[in-house]
Amino acid sequence: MKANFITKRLKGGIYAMKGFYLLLKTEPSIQVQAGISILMVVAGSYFDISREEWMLQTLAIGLVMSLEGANTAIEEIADFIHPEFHTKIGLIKDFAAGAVFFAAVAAVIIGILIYYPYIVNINL
Ligand SMILES: Nc1ncnc2c1ncn2[C@@H]1O[C@H](COP(=O)(O)OP(=O)(O)OP(=O)(O)O)[C@@H](O)[C@H]1O
Repeated sequence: MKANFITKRLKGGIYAMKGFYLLLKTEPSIQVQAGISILMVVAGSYFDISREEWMLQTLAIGLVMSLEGANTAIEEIADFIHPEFHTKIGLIKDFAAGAVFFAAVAAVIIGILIYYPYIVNINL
């Protein structure tokens, strides 16, 4: 019983890793977000941002990437259950994309709050 529980959780982890790999390999929107995330990590190292700033930046990256992944999954479901044009499918996809946009706006604000003081200091 206990071994069965652990095996199931381990399998779940493997499927999640597979999804993570497939998203990065096949989805242009995820690849773009991953590229931006790498640039942010480079910027963080360059400006030597604080521990708290790393935490916020990591949280923002994780939030945007995970919502982008969920948005991709919703688009796939929508296309699978109704491949033809339908206003409801359009609305569902727009809602899912809107959810990513909320997180992206928050991430941009966090980015400005973190990097603005460093960039201003460079120019002084
Ligand atoms: N089946 C559909 N019916 C109605 N509107 C749709 C449909 N598919 C897409 N749309 C509209 O187009 C927008 C973009 O759709 P979607 O995110 O699926 O991108 P795409 O144009 O299919 O390209 P990609 O698959 O590369 O993301 C949606 O937010 C929605 O407004």
